[in-house]
Amino acid sequence: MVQDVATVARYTIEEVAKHNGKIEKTHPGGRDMLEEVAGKDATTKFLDMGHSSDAKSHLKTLKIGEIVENQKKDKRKQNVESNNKPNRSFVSLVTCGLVG
Ligand code: HEM
Repeated sequence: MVQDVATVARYTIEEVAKHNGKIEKTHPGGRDMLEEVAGKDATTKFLDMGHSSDAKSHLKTLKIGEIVENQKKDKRKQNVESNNKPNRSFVSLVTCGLVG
């Protein structure tokens, strides 16, 4: 894990890839959906699915960090922080793999 100046925990894709185990948690969209992306950057899939604000709030509680900037593939900036901080890329999907 790499700490940057903003003290946000940053994970490389290689670190995320170590957490590709089976998910023990429940998910309204099905466990398979999460297992498919465990150990990967799931940002695009999460965003494309059009999750509700409830889902985004829940995600906020699971977030442990972000993927290092130059390894982010999805350039969309999706704010899931309640305080509307600008420029916080939505990469929290690594949490799905890391908590599993
Ligand atoms: C930690 C990350 C995730 C959280 C917290 C989460 C949470 C949720 C929640 C709360 C719902 C219920 C519907 C809603 O409120 O939007 C849902 C539905 C769903 N999610 Fe996720 N989700 C996550 C990741 C993903 C990913 C990565 C995928 C796709 C690969 C996915 C696919 C789906 C699908 C297909 C549904 C069902 C939609 C429907 O039946 O209308 N989710 N998710």
